[in-house]
Amino acid sequence: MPGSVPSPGTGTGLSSRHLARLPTGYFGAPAAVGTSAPGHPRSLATTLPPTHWGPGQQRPLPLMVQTGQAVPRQELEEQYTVLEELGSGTYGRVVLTEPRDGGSPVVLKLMLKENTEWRAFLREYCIALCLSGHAACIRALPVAFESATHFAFGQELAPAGDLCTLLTPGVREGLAEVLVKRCASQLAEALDFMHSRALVHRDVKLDNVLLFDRECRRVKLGDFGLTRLQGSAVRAMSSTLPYSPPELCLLQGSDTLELDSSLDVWAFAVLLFCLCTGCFPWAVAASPDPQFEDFSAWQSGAEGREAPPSWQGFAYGAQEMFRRLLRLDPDRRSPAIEVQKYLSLPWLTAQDTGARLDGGDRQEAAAGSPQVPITQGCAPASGSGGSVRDAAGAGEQGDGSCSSGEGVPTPPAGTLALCH
Ligand SMILES: Nc1ncnc2c1ncn2[C@@H]1O[C@H](COP(=O)(O)OP(=O)(O)OP(=O)(O)O)[C@@H](O)[C@H]1O
Repeated sequence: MPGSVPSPGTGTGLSSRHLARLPTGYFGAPAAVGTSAPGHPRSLATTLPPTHWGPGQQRPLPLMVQTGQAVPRQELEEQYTVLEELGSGTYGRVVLTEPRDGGSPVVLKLMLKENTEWRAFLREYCIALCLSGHAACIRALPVAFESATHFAFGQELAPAGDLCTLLTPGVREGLAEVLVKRCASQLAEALDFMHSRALVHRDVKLDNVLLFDRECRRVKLGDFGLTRLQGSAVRAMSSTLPYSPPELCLLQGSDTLELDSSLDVWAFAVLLFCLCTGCFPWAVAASPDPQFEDFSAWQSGAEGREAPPSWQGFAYGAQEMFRRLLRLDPDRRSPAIEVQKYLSLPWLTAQDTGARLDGGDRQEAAAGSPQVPITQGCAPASGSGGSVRDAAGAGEQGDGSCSSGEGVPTPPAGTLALCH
């Protein structure tokens, strides 16, 4: 296959032997890697000086060095026909392609070199390869290359798009409970897998959950571009604002936070709320956002206190689940996998479920709801909810795997930059 990372025996290849050298408990079980055409492609080791890693950068992990040496230089159009653009994001595009020399279609994540450092590309690719062993993590393929303008790596195709495509922008209506629970169960497993290997995804959101069918029987977590080791120092990012926990929203300027899996748990709960209601629970988890202030008062208040309006459509068990996942104190937040305990309980009240079936009434009832509707591109409607502060600063530092300010563009100040 064109651009395949070469297999063992070529002297330059990424192999399961290389992957197996990773300490277990770091990235987890080695991913299975396929074979490729003999003699192809040429090794970057012969073309890249050691300075390719950039001045002052920390020593890369052995897996990244070995993988980097096996990434060939080639042009997209020479090897692939682009069939369709599947999505685009901060760093580039995701396209469905067909290898010109035959073979099955391949999804390529193309990352613009002007926005992406070599090291950031390799880190995302290596993490994706290592997580590929889990059924609920999108599978990376042993296909990667560098062109004049892009870095690229291959992924399996998620034929039904992402979770955003199941929600209608501006319509305050969520998915049927059974679909939400299917997503919840599979995503909880994916997060549990990552967290047990000390990895924090950091970008859990509707756009990053990929679908293999529109009934959500098979969904997978994707986009490991922001994934870092637990304990890394990270700054707030405005691009993840609606999903960011209060401890991250509170950071000022160049303040950093020690990365913990509880950050993903908060984002996961926000995502589940979105799926259930078609709305974000708040625009930002900080004062003076009124929905967040109501929620905080409920969280901090006595047991049995009435839920704020946005939370009243949930049955008691689901309210309890959300309160445990959305503890204001990150140390008291439940692990993601705890969601599984609530799957057998009803999540939505009978009234809410009924409205979901007959559609229109719920729209009217919800019109006066204080929730923050989702707009095109799965962002919260700007201007809804409380004032939105730009949690500027997208770098990270001291995490043992990256250096500050590395290849992470900052969205424009003051925006909720979730739209693609
Ligand atoms: N394997 C895939 N199969 C089908 N569609 C995909 C696949 N991977 C990504 N996409 C689509 O492309 C979009 C962007 O992908 P991805 O999140 O990996 O890019 P990104 O540049 O990192 O985005 P972001 O800026 O949101 O972090 C996804 O939201 C999804 O719609």
